[in-house]
Amino acid sequence: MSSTASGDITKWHSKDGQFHRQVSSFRDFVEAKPDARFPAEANRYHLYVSYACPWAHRTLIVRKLKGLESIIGVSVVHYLLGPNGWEFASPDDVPGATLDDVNGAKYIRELYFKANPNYSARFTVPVLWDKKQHTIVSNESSEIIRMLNTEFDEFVEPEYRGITFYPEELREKIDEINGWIYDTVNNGVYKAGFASAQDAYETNCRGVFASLDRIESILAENEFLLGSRLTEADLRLFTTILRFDPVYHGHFKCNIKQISTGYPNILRWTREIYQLPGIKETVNMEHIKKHYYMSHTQINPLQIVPVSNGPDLDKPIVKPASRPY
Ligand SMILES: N[C@@H](CCC(=O)N[C@@H](CS)C(=O)NCC(=O)O)C(=O)O
Repeated sequence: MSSTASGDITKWHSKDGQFHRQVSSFRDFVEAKPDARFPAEANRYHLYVSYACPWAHRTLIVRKLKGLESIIGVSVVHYLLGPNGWEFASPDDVPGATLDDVNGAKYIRELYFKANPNYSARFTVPVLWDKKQHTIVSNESSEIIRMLNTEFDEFVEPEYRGITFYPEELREKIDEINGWIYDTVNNGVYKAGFASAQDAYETNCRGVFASLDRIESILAENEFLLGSRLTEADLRLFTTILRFDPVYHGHFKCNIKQISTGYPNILRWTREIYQLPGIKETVNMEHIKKHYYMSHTQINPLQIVPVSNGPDLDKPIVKPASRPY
């Protein structure tokens, strides 16, 4: 078994103590074209996710907001990332988790080997699975959410048709903001938390807060990152911010400030997204906290899980009268 097959996070950093996230391997696209290699169809594709994972969480949110629940099924892994990687579990044993009713797999890794017997990289979620060709379409969340955003419109209820989180006129701006937010926030918290050298940790931790400060000033002027319209950029950032106070502040030592006390505009924005219909059903804070604090035993060997779930996101949103939005 290759070393990459284990959940050993210590194998992820290089000599300088920097964490490097691997590039996803399956990069195909479902398309709304009958002659495509992966044509859009109802009940043909299946999502494998973890409630804990911020990348997988994006796909759950877009599936929900696009009304795709009866068109694309979901299986949810156990919150614990063990030596064999992500594992399925009965909801009786682990509330929120599921068994794999599509492939009958015990571990996510089995799907990767079914798709490619020579696969030798990490076994990550999310996975978009094609039930007809018995293979993985994509294991890259940023691309899966683009497919869900547009390619299944023929099958959704009329009220969801045409809803887009990546509108033509904002694409350039979305791509630009996604770029620095990915590097310094979404992945930045991991680079701080998984750093194995003081310098690497400090640089990345400071980078996270420089970007949070920048986001705070954007959200002081705008309802959402790119103005009055909720876009993919907000959804991608939301899953990281939601985990910030309960997990990244402590577990990943991103502790210069907290969202709840240090970033009022980011907090207001988080509440606004959390309170959109359907979003809170995609949030499982038990899975989130237990995953990080119990899986990364290099960081937290006693696996004690802190009590706080972060700020109360159900609280009414206060939009100051002086704000332009
Ligand atoms: N680029 C991928 C990253 C996915 C990813 O790293 N997922 C993590 C969970 S948060 C994972 O499954 N890790 C398992 C492992 O590396 O063994 C995406 O955005 O889809």
